Amino acid sequence: MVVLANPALDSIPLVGSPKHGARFPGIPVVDLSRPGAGEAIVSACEELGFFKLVNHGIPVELMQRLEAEAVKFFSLPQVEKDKSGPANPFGYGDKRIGVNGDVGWLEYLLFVATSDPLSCTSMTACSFRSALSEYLVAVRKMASDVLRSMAEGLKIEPRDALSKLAMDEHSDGIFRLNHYPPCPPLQGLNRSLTGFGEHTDPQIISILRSNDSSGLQISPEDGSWVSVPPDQASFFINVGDSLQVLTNGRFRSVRHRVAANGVKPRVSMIYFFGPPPAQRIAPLPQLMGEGEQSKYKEFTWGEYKKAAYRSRLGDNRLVQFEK
Ligand SMILES: C=C1C[C@]23C[C@@]1(O)CC[C@H]2[C@@]12CC[C@H](O)[C@@](C)(C(=O)O1)[C@H]2[C@@H]3C(=O)O
Ligand SMILES: O=C(O)CCC(=O)C(=O)O
Ligand SMILES: [Fe+2]
Repeated sequence: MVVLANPALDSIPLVGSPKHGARFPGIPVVDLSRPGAGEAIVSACEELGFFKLVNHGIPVELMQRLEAEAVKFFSLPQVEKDKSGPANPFGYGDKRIGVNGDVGWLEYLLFVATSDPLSCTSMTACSFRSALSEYLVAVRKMASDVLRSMAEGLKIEPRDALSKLAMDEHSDGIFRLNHYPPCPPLQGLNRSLTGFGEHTDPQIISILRSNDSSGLQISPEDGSWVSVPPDQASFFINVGDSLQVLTNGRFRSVRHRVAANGVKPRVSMIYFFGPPPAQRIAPLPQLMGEGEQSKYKEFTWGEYKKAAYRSRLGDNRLVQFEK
């Protein structure tokens, strides 16, 4: 815990400037419209667990429309926003992340991505509803293309082996809108407030879009951090814990975090693609070499999620499921 001049910031940890070795070659960029996309996705997921997706077919206007609706919501008076909270886990949250004591310099809306996403909030605006539902439909279709392309790159059949886990009618999709206000200056400290503390995402993949404000950092290897230059027309995709297990550790579930920005507000929207609760999460047999053993104990997504929601944000959640 850090003691700062402003008591409101008292319990929010600080992050140092990212440092990484000279060897870091940059964030991989995958062009979804090109024939080699599958191989490029596979090598990015093996090396980093993270890549930027371009030529994805989703118009930037659709992203900007939802961003504008989110900004409208986050600009409401605090009493209005509080009517949609506290996040439990769904709804409006302010600085508290999850229920186990994590905090960050952000406010957010978290909801179920299927059925009626806004039912856990007090929001009635038609413009929000329609921007959100169009965005979710478009990202779902794109995620399905990415997962099919990934299966192609992995040379596994059937080609929907991965996409069907994320696209089933019972799949556990979550959507999150994060707003990081510009953070107050930290009196000569060469550090920033933590926007969202370091963690891995528990699901299969997460698809993130942000405005042109920096802050997202990923960890290419233990202890090193690199900044991800923002790009509001592209998506950033990360491998989650479940995909690491489905590939028996071949893909990396990437650790990432957000440092609060001192100048510009950051608005991000993330679709987390989880499988159905009863789905067994185990390495795909098509990916196992002869005599290869699973590195993980047997579990279902429901069991993993329950354990994840009892953990702190920065915990290594997979370690208790390793053999
Ligand atoms: C501290 C927590 C917040 C989180 C649930 C958890 O107990 C541990 C995992 C966290 C995380 C990280 C990725 C996503 O943002 C998220 C929605 C998820 O599925 O797992 C959050 C959870 C949350 O904010 O409720
Ligand atoms: O807001 C961001 O850019 C990333 C947030 C994140 O990693 C998360 O919500 O899980
Ligand atoms: Fe995350």
